Amino acid sequence: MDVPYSGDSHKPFGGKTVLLGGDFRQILPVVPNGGREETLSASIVRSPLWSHCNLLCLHQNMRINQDAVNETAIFSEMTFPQWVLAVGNGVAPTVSLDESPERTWMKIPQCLLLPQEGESIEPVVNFVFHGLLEAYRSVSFLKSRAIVTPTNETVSAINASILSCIPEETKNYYSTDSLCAESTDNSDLDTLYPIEFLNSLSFNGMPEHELTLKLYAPIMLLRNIDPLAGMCNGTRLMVTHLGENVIKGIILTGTYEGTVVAIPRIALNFSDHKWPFTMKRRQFPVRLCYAMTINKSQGQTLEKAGVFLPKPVFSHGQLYVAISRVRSAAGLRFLIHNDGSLPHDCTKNIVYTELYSELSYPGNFAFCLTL
Ligand SMILES: Nc1ncnc2c1ncn2[C@@H]1O[C@H](COP(=O)(O)OP(=O)(O)OP(=O)(O)O)[C@@H](O)[C@H]1O
Repeated sequence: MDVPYSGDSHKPFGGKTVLLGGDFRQILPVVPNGGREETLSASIVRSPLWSHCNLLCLHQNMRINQDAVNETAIFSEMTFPQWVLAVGNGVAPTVSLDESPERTWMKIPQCLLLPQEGESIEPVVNFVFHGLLEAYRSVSFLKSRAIVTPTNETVSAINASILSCIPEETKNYYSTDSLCAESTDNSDLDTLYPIEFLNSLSFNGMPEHELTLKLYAPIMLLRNIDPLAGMCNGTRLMVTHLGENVIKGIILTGTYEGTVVAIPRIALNFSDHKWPFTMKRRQFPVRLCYAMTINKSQGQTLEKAGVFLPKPVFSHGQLYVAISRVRSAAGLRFLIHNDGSLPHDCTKNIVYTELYSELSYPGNFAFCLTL
């Protein structure tokens, strides 16, 4: 579009109309180590492009089962779809539980709660994966369910626990880790950070050093490997072959559902402000996904979702994303393990409502950049 004197070259996107889509109730762009202000500043609402946008509001929730719209109220006179929206808009009734002036705690409807059994994760595993031992090889069983939880640490523990119940042979894949040549001007780094130390590191979005898999386990891709073949970051597959140099899996959802694809080991670079180096890890870019983080569940549609909250959510939109993965209240249950004397039917809902005050409508949009 950069044609001199066309009159449009100075405009954003060269004057082309661009259609974008999003939902401000969901998780905002993740700013590493960023607080509320930094996260809000990274939103498109604060971009200079925003003043060029025309908003086209989307009003109908297509995921929700239309029967659920007419179901009886589950809580405070609200039906399930109304409650999901109230949580997303930050207007669901709150309760005061701690010293904080912000009223972020809310009660979860009784009918969505699983009974708490000490520190055990069994109630949520039994709800989501009921009948696992008979159905663990079934694509339709695996594609329609998952446990969602705020942190990667909890995800790993749940995945390891469920995998240990699967009656198939275990296969371990170990990554090859090294320091990137460009980041090792200082020759002491090799001595300071030996391979064993690199092996122990885990960064967001990085496959684990020790990847333990079994046949028929559900896995999620952590990188865009071949988007044209449906192999994108977040694609879920069921393992069908565990070779020495290649893993094969059948794609569980989307346009390429049912296609068998091969996943190679790839070298990925990682850096963090905590460490004075960039690290290279060669590993299969996958992780188990019986459980996934709430952030990773964004975009997934599930028939059954178990929301496990050993600690409350910590960022805008996480609770809304967790509860809006399902088609009806029957597919959603919570297991809450709060600290100390806090009740197990309450959790935090974090919504940066100031973002909504910059919009005329808080919900789903298509942003039409008309110039
Ligand atoms: N036009 C449609 N007709 C019928 N069902 C639809 C339609 N569009 C979407 N759906 C249903 O809604 C589900 C969610 O759709 P989709 O994943 O495209 O939404 P989304 O906006 O990306 O959701 P989210 O951002 O919450 O993940 C789909 O799995 C599908 O079942």
